[in-house]
Amino acid sequence: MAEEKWVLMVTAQTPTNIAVIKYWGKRDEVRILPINDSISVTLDPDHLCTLTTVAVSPSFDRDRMWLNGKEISLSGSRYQNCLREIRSRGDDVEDKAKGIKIAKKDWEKLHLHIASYNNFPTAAGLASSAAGFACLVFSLAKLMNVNEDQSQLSAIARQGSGSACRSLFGGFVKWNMGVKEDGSDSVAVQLADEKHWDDLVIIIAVVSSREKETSSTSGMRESVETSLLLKHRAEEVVPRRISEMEEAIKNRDFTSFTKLTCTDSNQFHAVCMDTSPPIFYMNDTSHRIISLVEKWNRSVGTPEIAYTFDAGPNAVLIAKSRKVAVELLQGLLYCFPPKPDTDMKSYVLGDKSIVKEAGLEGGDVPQEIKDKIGNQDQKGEVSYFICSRPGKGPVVLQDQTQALLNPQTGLPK
Ligand SMILES: Nc1ncnc2c1ncn2[C@@H]1O[C@H](COP(=O)(O)OP(=O)(O)OP(=O)(O)O)[C@@H](O)[C@H]1O
Ligand SMILES: C[C@@](O)(CCOP(=O)(O)OP(=O)(O)O)CC(=O)O
Repeated sequence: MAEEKWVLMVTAQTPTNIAVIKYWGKRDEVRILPINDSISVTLDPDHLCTLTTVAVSPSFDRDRMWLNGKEISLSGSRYQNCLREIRSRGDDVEDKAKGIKIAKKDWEKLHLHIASYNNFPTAAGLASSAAGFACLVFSLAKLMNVNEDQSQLSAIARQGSGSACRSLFGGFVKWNMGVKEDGSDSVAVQLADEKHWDDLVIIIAVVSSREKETSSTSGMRESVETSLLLKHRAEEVVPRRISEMEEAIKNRDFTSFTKLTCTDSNQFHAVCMDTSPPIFYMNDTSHRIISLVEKWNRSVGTPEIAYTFDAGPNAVLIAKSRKVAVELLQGLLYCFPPKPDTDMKSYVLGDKSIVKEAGLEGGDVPQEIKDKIGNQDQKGEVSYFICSRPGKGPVVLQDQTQALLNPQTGLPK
C-alpha cells in the first residue's frame, strides 16, 4: 500500500421501511434475532432516505462518524458489530486512475470516516435506524468491494437494528427469522419490487408527541419477558399471517392486504398493552385516525385505506390508489388543519403532486368526503404529513457533489 495521503470514498442512498407484519421480540439480543418473520414496504427514497458517505485513507488515525453534521461515538456494540462484520469481508480494491491499491488484509488496519444525513427527523419514530444502518452497511460493502449478495448484507445490517435488514431491498420485503444460532439464515429477501404494486400511495401523519417514548429495543425486551399474548402471537398468529400477506401482495389483493396490515398493527399495540408495565405508543390522535379510516372503509364497503403504527403515535396510511389518496388527504386536512401560521408547503411534505391534485390551497372539502370520515369534532394534533409510495432499494450515487465528506481531507464538508 502506497503511503500517499489519498482518500477513497463511496456515497450511497438507502430507503426506510414500514412493517405491515411487525417484528416485535428477540430470541437473541446480541445478534438481533427475532421471534417471528416480518414483512415491510420500502418507502420511496425521494421522500424519506438516508445518505451516507464512507471514506478510507491511510491518513485517518481512527474510525469516526458524523450523523446529521454532529460527531457521534462509534463505540456502541451495534456499530462495532457492523464494522467488524463488514471489515472481515473486505476484498482487494484497486483504483488505477488514482493509483490506489488496497489489499484484502489492509481493511483490518485502515480507518474509516463516515458521514450520514437523514432527510427526515432522526429518532422520531420514522425508522431512521433502519435506513441508517442499512446505508452504513451498503456503502461500506461498496467501498470495501465486499463480494456478497444483498441478503447476506442484510444479515450484517440486522446487527445494527433489526428492521434495518429490510431496507436493503425495494418494494415488498420479508425478513425470515431463521433458525440457526449464528443468525446466518436470519436475512431479508425481496418478495416483489416497487413496480409490482405501484398504485399504492402512502401518507404518513407525523403526530405530535410530548411524552418520552419507550425505545423499540427496551419495549420489545419487556414484552418478551412479560407478555403471554406475544408468545401466542409469535407461535400461532404470525406464521399464518405471513403466508396470507405473501399471497395478498402477490395477487395485489388490497382487501386482504388491509385486513392483515390493520389487524397486525392492532395486535402489536395490544401486545404492548399486555406488557408489564404496559407500553402506550399510540395517543388520542392516533386513535382518531384509526376511527377515521375504519369509518371510511365501512362507508365505502370494500377497504380503500390500510393503517399501521410502529413504536410511536405516527400513522402510516396506505391508500389503494392515487384517487383514494387525494380524497384521503382532503379528509385528513379537514380533520387536522394546519395551525393558522403554518403554510401548506411545510405541512404536507414529500410528493407535492398529490397536494396539488387535492387542490388544497383553499376551498371546502366535498360533502361525500365528509360523509366518509364521519363526525370528527375533536381536535387532534398532527405536526405534518408526508406523501410517499413504495420505492426502490439502496443505490450508489455517482455524483460526487452529493458526497458528505471532502474528497481531499475526508472530513465533513
Ligand atoms: N443515518 C444514520 N446512520 C447511522 N445510524 C443512524 C442513522 N440514523 C439513526 N441512526 C441510529 O439510530 C438511532 C435512532 O434509532 P431509534 O430507534 O431511536 O429511532 P428511529 O429509528 O428514528 O425510530 P423508531 O425505531 O421508533 O422507528 C440513532 O441514535 C443512531 O444511533
Ligand atoms: C415496531 C417496529 O418498528 C419495531 C422495530 O424495531 P427496531 O428494529 O427499531 O428494534 P431493534 O432491533 O432493537 O433496533 C416493527 C418493525 O419495524 O417490524
